[in-house]
Amino acid sequence: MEGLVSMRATTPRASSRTVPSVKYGPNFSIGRSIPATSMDPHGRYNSFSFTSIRAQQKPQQSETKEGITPLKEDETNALQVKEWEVGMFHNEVAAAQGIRIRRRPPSGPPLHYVGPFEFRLQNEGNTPRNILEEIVWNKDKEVTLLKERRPLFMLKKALDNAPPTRDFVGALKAAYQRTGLPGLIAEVKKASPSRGVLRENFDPVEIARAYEKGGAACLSVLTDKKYFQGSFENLEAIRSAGVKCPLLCKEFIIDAWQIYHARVKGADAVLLIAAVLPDLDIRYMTKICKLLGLATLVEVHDEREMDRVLGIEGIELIGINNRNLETFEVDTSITKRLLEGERGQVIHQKNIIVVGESGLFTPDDIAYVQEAGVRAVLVGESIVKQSDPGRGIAGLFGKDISL
Ligand SMILES: O=P(O)(O)OC[C@@H](O)[C@@H](O)c1c[nH]c2ccccc12
Repeated sequence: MEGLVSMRATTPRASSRTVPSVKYGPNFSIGRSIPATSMDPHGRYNSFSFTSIRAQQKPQQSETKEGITPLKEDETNALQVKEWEVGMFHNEVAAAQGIRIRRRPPSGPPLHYVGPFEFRLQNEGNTPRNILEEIVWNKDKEVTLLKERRPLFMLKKALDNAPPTRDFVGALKAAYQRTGLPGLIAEVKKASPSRGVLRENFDPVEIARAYEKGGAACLSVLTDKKYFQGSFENLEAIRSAGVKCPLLCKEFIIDAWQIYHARVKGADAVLLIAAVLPDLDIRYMTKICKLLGLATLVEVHDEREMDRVLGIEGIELIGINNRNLETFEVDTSITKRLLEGERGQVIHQKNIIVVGESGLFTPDDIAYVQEAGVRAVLVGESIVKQSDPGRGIAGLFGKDISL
């Protein structure tokens, strides 16, 4: 058993010197030949972070008015080699940045042998430690299957016919200017792991229309099925029902493929969660979003995550989630804490819009986070539970904000 375990542990390192024979295409795209993201079968970064490094090292060259200019093939290869020589493991990189959420062990729990029998042991390494980790591991499986069914090249083809995106950040700014209150991102949310089912009689399009009528600047649509009873069908239905508010695709993004998918399904913005994604991923994914015309809402929950995100160029929107996604604890004073002092100044200088997220129920809650410095809020439960969610918005703000 000893021998087996140590063999498993050393195999990936031994192969980390091997340069893959995979050819990457010359444009700024991902996952032509290997899956776009995060890990090879040994849990090591593959094309994903390689491309991140490429994006990071050549910003002056890669960004133009039109978008991202292709790198030459030989540069591509040189950087590819470099990354594979570094041979970092996702979980190691993440842990070095204080990220506690680990990625799913590559092929399910490791095998153990007892005599002639083979079985899988539940242990720290192969059991999710909290709900967020469980969601992420599940998402990993889900995305692997979806990608097989609809590989990136197909999504890219579908993009040729996609209508242009709507200006998510612009809509929030305009709402703030119009009302003097934080712009509202109203969430179309049927259920959550912490609160259970929020609304039995759930018609996503009807709710979206009511939100729009009630003065929401943007909408957030949960697309995770298993834990939030959401769906991409909901996103598509709202988009094609003529709702004008820009749409945030509320997903657990761990793979750049999901960003293309969200765009094809009608999203105008996506969520990136700093508790899940290392800096390189956030950098890289933000670039992809820019390329696709999507806004990025980068979500943080503590000082360390905020500082990491403030160190990344080009971030326009930061969400402060008052809910800890590992424990479900909600505390609105987190928004205040993270905006105090120097951090608040940096945010101001960079003209970043901060979104106060979760646990907001009353006009006092809105005033409290506005006072703390947010210019937008993301609200689900308190408004989706109302029989008329549009009227729920007036209740939340203490006045009609639709005029
Ligand atoms: O229903 P609430 O407490 O108003 O929260 C909305 C939104 O902030 C919450 O749904 C949320 C914030 N960040 C997330 C990340 C994943 C899933 C859900 C979320």
